Amino acid sequence: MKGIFTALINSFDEKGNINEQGLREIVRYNIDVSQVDGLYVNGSTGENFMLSAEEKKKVFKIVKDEAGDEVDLIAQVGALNIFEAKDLAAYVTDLGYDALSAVTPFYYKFDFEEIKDYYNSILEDVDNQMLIYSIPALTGVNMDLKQFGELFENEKITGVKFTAPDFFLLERLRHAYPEKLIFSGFDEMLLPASVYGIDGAIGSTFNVNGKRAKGILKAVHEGDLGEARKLQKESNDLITAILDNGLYQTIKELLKVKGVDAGYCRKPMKKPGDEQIESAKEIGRTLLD
Ligand SMILES: CC(=O)N[C@H](C=O)[C@@H](O)[C@H](O)[C@H](O)CO
Ligand SMILES: CC(=O)C(=O)O
Repeated sequence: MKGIFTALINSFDEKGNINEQGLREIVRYNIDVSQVDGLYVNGSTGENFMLSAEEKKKVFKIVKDEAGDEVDLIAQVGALNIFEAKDLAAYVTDLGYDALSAVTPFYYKFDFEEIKDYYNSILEDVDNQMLIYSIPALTGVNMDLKQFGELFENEKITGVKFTAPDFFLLERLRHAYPEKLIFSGFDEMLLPASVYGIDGAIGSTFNVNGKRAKGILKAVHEGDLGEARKLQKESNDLITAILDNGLYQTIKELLKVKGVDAGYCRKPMKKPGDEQIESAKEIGRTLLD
């Protein structure tokens, strides 16, 4: 498993219900047009933490049904309800997902022993591999090199989705665990992460910018830093504009311009206003290829 994985956006109708046809179109766009290497399903970008367990299953099923075996599929199953996380892990494994991922448990200030027990419990009854989903900015959970090492002692934990602007730790992890998979998580820092020898990247903006992201990885592998910097600069012009205009709403509006029924976000996320939609269209005209 390697390369560019889209953190899949979800599609809801105006009432907030999952829009199955829209979700299928998002999957197709990523596979057919962006030609990404894989999809990361029900992550932050999929608005996972606002879904019921039944809705998460529905999303997992639709995406697998649409994508089949065309690309690698990673299922984010992390949940504070450990029974739910275990049930989802079993469910997606039966569906044929290539890997699990689980966000570090958040909200309560779990200590490291508790975090370790969470991962080992999710994995105890399931025959699948797991990528730890580390995103300290959203969870408040920071782990050091030694703690990652302790988690990696479980052989089913084959890697990490590393969403932190900490290149010191990234380099130490890469050096210490050459056999583990490291996926970087900040799209705007893909180039520097690539230089440290990541296996790939998982990100929200790849829903619309997958091709450039693939180009950055390729250029770095070929040692063409000039090309990599050009593509990262173009990507960051786009990412800056997306972040300024509202991350998920803008990605959805950009997909709509491409003919994909990406729908709306679920409350409490806002519906985009007219001005926001106009700016998204302008971003599409000027910063997307
Ligand atoms: C919090 C969040 O959504 N993180 C994503 C993945 O980890 C990234 O893809 C960012 O959305 C992206 O880099 C924009 O900052
Ligand atoms: C953004 C991201 O990586 C996620 O959807 O979890």
